[in-house]
Amino acid sequence: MKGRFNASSLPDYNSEYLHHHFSTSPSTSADKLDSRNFTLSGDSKDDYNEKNTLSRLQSLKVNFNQKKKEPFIIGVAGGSASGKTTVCSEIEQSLSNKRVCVISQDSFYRSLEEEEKVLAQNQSYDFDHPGRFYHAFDYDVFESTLRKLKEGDDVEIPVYCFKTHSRLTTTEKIAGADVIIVEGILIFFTKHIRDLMDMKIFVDTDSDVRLARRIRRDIQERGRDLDGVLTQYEKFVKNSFDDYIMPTKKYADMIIPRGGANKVAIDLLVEHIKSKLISINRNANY
Ligand SMILES: Nc1ncnc2c1ncn2[C@@H]1O[C@H](COP(=O)(O)OP(=O)(O)O)[C@@H](O)[C@H]1O
Ligand SMILES: Nc1ccn([C@@H]2O[C@H](COP(=O)(O)O)[C@@H](O)[C@H]2O)c(=O)n1
Repeated sequence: MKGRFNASSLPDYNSEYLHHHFSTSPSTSADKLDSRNFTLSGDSKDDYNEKNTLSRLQSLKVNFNQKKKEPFIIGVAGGSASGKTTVCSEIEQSLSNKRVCVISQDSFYRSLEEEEKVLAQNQSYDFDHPGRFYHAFDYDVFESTLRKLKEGDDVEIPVYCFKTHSRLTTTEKIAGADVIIVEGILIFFTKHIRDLMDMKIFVDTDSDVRLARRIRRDIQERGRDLDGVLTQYEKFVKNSFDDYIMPTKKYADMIIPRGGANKVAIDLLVEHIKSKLISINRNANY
């Protein structure tokens, strides 16, 4: 039987498997190839020589060794203005490694249509509901981006503007990270998104503190006024926290009370992440 023998036609064996099964005994190599109905491209079963086989297997082994490493994905959830972004940048700085990047679920808010923008300006658009009925978030792009990152692929992250409720035309490229930190209010809500994460953290900050921080931030940075922030909070933000965000706390592996101010919790968390990275052999620069 003739066929093409390449890495993609093999099951996902690692290089140790190839080394163990193919590099010690040429006769074993032939048996293994034969038993899985593989022959080398262009060679008949009778005339392929063992030397040639071994050298091809050797290069196959190199290809397997170069297979892209899956990054370690850490999810950071919590209410709006709980300190998720602050916690993420603390972790990022503590790992002091260029190959750590942070992405926010906020980047995956959809650009609103003109009539939806009018609703948003009147605090009548719900940005906090997880359901697809409101489809404030572009869940499909969010999920496919996480899946690509998980596979070690490069991605383009949208850049979102809270003042205009729309995406900018520019995107931000993320390439080759060892650790990806994903933060957002609803990142633990959907099981198949949650399951992409290797570690889940919930930032648990008192609701008064969150509201005070949100008022200050939204006025200073997101182009809002006091009355608008309070109305939106009362109509949507508080309900969503109680009904959809707080219930996802149970999925967290670790809870950080008070957010970025909690240096003890962040130090413990960073030590834990470092030991995890060492145990899964991503210790190169730690
Ligand atoms: N420990 C803190 N003390 C004072 N202000 C804080 C603290 N942590 C965060 N903030 C401020 O609160 C706002 C929300 O924090 P952020 O980390 O962006 O929260 P989130 O990402 O959960 O919305 C920001 O303006 C930030 O500067
Ligand atoms: N155009 C938008 C989009 C979102 N929001 C609010 O942002 C909050 C989530 O962001 P955090 O950084 O605070 O986690 C969410 O509660 C939305 O209400 C908005 O106001 N306008």
